[in-house]
Amino acid sequence: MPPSTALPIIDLSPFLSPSSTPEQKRAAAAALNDACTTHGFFYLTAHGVPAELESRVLALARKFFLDTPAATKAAIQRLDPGAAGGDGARGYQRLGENVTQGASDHHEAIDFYRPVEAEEAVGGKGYGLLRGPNLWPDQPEGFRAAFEEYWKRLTQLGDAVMKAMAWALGYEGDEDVILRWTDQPFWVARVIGYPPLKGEGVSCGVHTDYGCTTFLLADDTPGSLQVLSKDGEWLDADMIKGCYVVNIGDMVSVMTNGLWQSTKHRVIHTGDRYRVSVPFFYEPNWDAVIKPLEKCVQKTGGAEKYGEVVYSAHLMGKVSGNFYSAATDGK
Ligand SMILES: O=C(O)CCC(=O)C(=O)O
Ligand SMILES: [Fe+2]
Repeated sequence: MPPSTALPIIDLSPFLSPSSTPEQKRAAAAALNDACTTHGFFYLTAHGVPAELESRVLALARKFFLDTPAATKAAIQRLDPGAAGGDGARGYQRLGENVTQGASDHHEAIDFYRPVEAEEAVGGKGYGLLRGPNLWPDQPEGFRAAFEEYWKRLTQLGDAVMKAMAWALGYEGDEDVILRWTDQPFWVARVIGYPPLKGEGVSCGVHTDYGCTTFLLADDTPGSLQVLSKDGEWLDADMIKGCYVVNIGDMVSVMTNGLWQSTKHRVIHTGDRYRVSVPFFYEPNWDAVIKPLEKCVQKTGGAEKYGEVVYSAHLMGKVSGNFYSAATDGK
C-alpha cells in the first residue's frame, strides 16, 4: 500500500443519524477502536459537513494570508497576557513565532478558542492567559461568519465522535461517559498558512496534540503532514476528498489509560505552493478533570497509569510552551 493510504478510512455516520441500529453503531465503533489502537490517526468519511462550507473556509484562509495587507494582520497580533488587548493565546502569529520543542515553526497562523463567558481583565489593559476575546480580521469579507458556522458544525461532529469512542471503549450502555467531560468543549481552532520551506527547518515540529480529537481540513497540497507509525516510519497523511484527517490527543491517552495513544506528527512542506490548513481541536471543558476510565484501566492490567489532569492547567502549560520558551535554533 502506498504510504498516503496507509491510514484507515472510517465511517462513523451511525453516530450522526438518529435512525441507525445498535449493530451499525457496534461495527463503526469496532473500526474506530482498531484505528485508535493501531495508529491514533484515521480518515473520517461521511461526516456530513457541507463541502461548500469547507471550500469557503479554505478559500478565506488563503485570502487572509496572501491578499490582506500587513496592517490587517498586525491589528490582530497575539499579545502577551496583560498587554493591551492580549490574552497570550488568541490572535495572529507571524512566521516563526510559534515554537514547537524549542524550534520555530515555519508557518503563520491565527489561533481562536471557544469564547469565554466572562473575559478576565488583568491590570486594566489585557486579559489573563486564554481568557480574552477572539481577535477577528476585518478582511476578507465573510471570514467570521464562515468560520463561526464551520466550528459550530465541527463541535457537533466532535460530540458524535465522543459517543462513538465511548462505544468503542465498551461503554455502549453509557455513551455520554466522555461527553460529560466535553459538553462545553474548550475548542481550539487554528487557521494556518505555510510558505514552502527553503532549505533547513520544519513547517510544524514533531508533536502530539494535547487535547481530545483533532479534525484537520487542508488544501490538496501533497506530502506535507506526516504521521509517525508504530514501526517508526513517517507516513504521508495527504488529504482525501470528503474526509477529515482525525487524530487523538493526549487527553485521550489519559482517558483510555494508554490503550489509545496520541500519535506524533509533523509538517514538512517543501513543495512550491503556499499551503493552507484549518485544524479544529475538539477539547475537554475548561474545568474538566480527566482521569482513566474504569473499563480502560481493567483492559490495561488494572492499575491507573495516569493521575488526574485538570484540563485548563494542562492547556495553559502547553500554550505557554508554544510562545514563551525561547527558540533554540537561532531564528
Ligand atoms: O497543518 C497540518 O497539517 C497539521 C498541523 C498540526 O499538526 C497542528 O496544528 O497541531
Ligand atoms: Fe498537530
